[in-house]
Amino acid sequence: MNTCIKVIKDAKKYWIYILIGMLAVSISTILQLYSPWVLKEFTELATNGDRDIVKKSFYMGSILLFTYIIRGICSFLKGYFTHYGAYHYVADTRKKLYDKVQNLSLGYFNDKQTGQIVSRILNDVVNAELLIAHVIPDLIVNALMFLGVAIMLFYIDVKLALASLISIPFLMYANMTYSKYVLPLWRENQETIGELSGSLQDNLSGIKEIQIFNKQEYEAKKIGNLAKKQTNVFLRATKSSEIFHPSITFLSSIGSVIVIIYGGYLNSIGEVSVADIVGFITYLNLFYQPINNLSGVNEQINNAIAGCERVFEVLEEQSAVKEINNPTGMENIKGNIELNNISFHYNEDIPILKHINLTISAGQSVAFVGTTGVGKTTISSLLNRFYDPIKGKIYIDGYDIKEVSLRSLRDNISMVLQDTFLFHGTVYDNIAYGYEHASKEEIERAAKAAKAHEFIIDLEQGYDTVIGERGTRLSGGQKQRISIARAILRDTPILILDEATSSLDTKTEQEIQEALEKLSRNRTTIIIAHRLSTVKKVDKIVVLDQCEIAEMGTHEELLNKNGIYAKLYPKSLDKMQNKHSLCY
Ligand SMILES: Nc1ncnc2c1ncn2[C@@H]1O[C@H](COP(=O)(O)OP(=O)(O)OP(=O)(O)O)[C@@H](O)[C@H]1O
Repeated sequence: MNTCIKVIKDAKKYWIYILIGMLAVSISTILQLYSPWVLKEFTELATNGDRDIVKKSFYMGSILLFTYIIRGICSFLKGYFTHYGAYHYVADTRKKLYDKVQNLSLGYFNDKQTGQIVSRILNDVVNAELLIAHVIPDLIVNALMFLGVAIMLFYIDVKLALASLISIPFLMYANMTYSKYVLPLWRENQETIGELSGSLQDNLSGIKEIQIFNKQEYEAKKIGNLAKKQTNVFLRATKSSEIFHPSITFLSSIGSVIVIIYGGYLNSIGEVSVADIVGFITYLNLFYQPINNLSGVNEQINNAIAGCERVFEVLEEQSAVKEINNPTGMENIKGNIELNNISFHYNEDIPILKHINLTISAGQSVAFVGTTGVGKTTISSLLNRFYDPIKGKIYIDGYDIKEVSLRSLRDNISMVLQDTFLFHGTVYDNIAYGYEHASKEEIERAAKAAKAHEFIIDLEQGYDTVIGERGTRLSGGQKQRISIARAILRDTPILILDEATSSLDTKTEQEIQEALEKLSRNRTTIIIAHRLSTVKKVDKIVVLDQCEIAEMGTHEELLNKNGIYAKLYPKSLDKMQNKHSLCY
């Protein structure tokens, strides 16, 4: 029930459309009560041999026609306006969900499949439409019908009306039992659909790996099992429904049987007329209809609630990285960075960084080096507040980064990552991503500085070439050069290069290296690199080991020290893969 109220409150903007729909459905339901009454009156005229039957039946028929016309109009109003409100609400909620998801900290995505999240935004949200455009109007129709018909039954004959109520408690009980038993089954059904969608999304993203490793058979079996699991859950839920519905029909027919037998008796002793019995039986069909429908509505409500709950679960998710109320903006940033006693872990029992203290002056270039998995990229993630440190504080130009808006923090930092993601769009669009107002000249200048211009003009339509989803039409090195051009264009005081030249051949790497050196001259640059030859010229090299800063200094100082760096350096020249380092 809470979920229904939440949806209704949330759809406030569309209440007017929903209300028009509800009003229409109410009028239509009340008018529906007129038809049995006409039948009863007509039977009375016929059985009494009324002389005015022609005039009176014309009058009743005209009113009946009028009610049918109004009911038709109401049906349109109900159908159109409830759907109008519901689908607009669905669109708004999809946007709200997407917006929520894209602002959650990266930690949220660690244990979620993309497909599961997509399924919530695409499928689960549709349940709000089910609730607004179907379940709520159905509830109103059924409640009004039940009440209206009950009044008419008691008006026609109290004894018959009481007799027809005998099966009501049994029907109610059956409905309650049903909803208690079936709700979890429908929830499970929604979950398995999400699971299936998640695996499909995963597999389609990794289709290349599936083919490389010849895992088609294995993956097809996995998807087949999930599909079967969903079918089984669905069938279990359906089986309960199919047992339930005939039982409900049986219980409601018992009421009709009682009325027929008892009505016949009352007629024989002159207590009710034939017209009353005809009217009564016609109304009686309408009377059990809402109770029978209740189970259908129940089923819909269960489905709708299960889906909407999954939507609110995401909407109410608390991001691990939160902005404070009224955060300040960072202005005129020079690029001084201070890591003050930083400790961090992803999982409590595996520490990644412990008590890191480091100061980087504006304009300095600093390289983080160390074995694979030692925590170099993690430091850059902390600077961007993709995660927050467990302990300690990070300052940029004296601003505690937890106290500034995420937008202004990220506006001051550019990143070139190991794994470059390009969006579906032109080369222009992709370079200007993050700096939409750039002119074509600025974009081309950035591309030239990133040594990307030459290959771009060789593309079919140069800068206007559409590069496909994930930039599949470009090589790894080309993608990385576009990513470097993006960073050059943004011109932020802080630049993070995380394995930025890893996909480039040695010659291009040398050329880009020069461009990057030029680029880093006026800004604080943090470089994360395995190939230590690329960090020889930086102002400071920070060697991470066992979760801590093990060594720090220039290339020469560290070589002379003959410590970890001195050991790593020749290995990196040989392009040897480093080993994983854990610290317990
Ligand atoms: N999102 C995450 N959830 C859990 N553990 C993670 C996550 N990201 C990284 N880790 C773990 O944290 C450790 C540090 O990872 P990080 O990416 O910072 O290392 P790195 O030094 O940059 O490695 P590489 O040189 O291979 O890029 C690794 O053991 C890694 O497995």
